Amino acid sequence: MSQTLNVDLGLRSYPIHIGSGLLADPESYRPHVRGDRIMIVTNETVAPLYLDPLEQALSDYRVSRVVLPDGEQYKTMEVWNRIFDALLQERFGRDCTLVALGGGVIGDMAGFAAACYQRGVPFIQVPTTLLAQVDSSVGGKTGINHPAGKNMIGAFHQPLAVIADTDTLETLPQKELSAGLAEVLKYGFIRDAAFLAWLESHMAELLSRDPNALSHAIKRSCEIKALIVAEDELEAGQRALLNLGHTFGHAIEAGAGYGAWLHGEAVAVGTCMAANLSQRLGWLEDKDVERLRRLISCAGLPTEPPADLSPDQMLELMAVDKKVLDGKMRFVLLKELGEAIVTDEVDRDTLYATLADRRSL
Ligand SMILES: NC(=O)c1ccc[n+]([C@@H]2O[C@H](COP(=O)([O-])OP(=O)(O)OC[C@H]3O[C@@H](n4cnc5c(N)ncnc54)[C@H](O)[C@@H]3O)[C@@H](O)[C@H]2O)c1
Ligand SMILES: O=C(O)C(=O)C[C@@H](O)[C@H](O)[C@H](O)COP(=O)(O)O
Ligand SMILES: [Zn+2]
Repeated sequence: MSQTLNVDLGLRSYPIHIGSGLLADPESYRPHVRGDRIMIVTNETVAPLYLDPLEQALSDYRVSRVVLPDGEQYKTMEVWNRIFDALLQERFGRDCTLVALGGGVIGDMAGFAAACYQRGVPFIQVPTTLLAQVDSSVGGKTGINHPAGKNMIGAFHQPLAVIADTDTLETLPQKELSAGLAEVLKYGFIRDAAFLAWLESHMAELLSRDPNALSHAIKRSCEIKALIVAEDELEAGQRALLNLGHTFGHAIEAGAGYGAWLHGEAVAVGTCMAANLSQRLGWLEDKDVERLRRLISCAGLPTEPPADLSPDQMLELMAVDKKVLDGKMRFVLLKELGEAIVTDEVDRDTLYATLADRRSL
């Protein structure tokens, strides 16, 4: 059983196919592939698991592959450049399709390579982590990290299609499943109190990978993301809500050294910090913050920032956030659980108090 959603972006609209058995099915790709050459971009962990069935499914085309090292610490200009080395070495022209096979790191790097190669070629996302299936494969944000900040170099480049095979989640380490749940919870916190309540009552099923529970969580997450992206593709306004927890989270990832924290873990802590700040501003009640923290913790995620990152270090790292406008930081905060806003009205003392509060409560 599979289901299809649509990301409505006029001529650049595309489907998100979600279901079991999609990765190895040639019909998943046939309507979307452009040209007769395909470059699969994947990594050393995912390749032994899923490269063979994908290549089988694409056997009508001339398929090449580039296998990158695995980890956030490799989401760099140097490693990204290897995609171009492979494309050029094999004389790829513009009549080709890139296929990103893996989690968000591969999706972001392959998508950004597709945005740049010969000024832009098409690509397909085949996300294999929960996080990538609910978030990174949808919406066209692509890019790489810089030592000074996360995703600092990138482009908006929408895929031709997203093929999310839920069977791939069976091989995902438990920590990575939890990391994906951080972004799933995000959708509830920013837009959908009913979904949040559903997540609260189905957390055990999600953690034990019940296929029905996972399918529902992926579908609802993609529906919310697709709506927000269709409203504001280039993040001129409402799309920034998808950044809940990310101003703090990205600072943690960069400050601790890329790869030390999973993106989803850093976002989980960042979300607790955003809730802490929302409470200090008088928006969230204590019980809301406690509920948010309990949900994050029940998903197997951390709630406290690293002890060795001082408030001043965090502030410095947060100053390069992409939401900074006219030199002012902007935050995604919670008015209530299920409703987020973007604001620049946060005074330094209140922010500092949140950064200094190690419990994030
Ligand atoms: N573009 C966006 O909108 C967006 C949204 C959210 C996150 N991101 C980015 O995505 C990245 C995080 O993505 P992620 O959490 O998928 O991390 P990841 O890509 O590092 O994948 C997590 C780990 O799981 C492994 N893996 C992948 N699929 C597997 C499978 N089916 N079975 C076993 N192992 C598997 C990977 O090799 C890796 O070790 C970050 O760089 C983040 O900035 C981007
Ligand atoms: O799609 C978006 O928009 C998001 O913000 C989704 C985030 O989960 C994701 O981590 C994104 O890469 C962060 O974007 P950035 O612009 O802050 O780098
Ligand atoms: Zn994210």
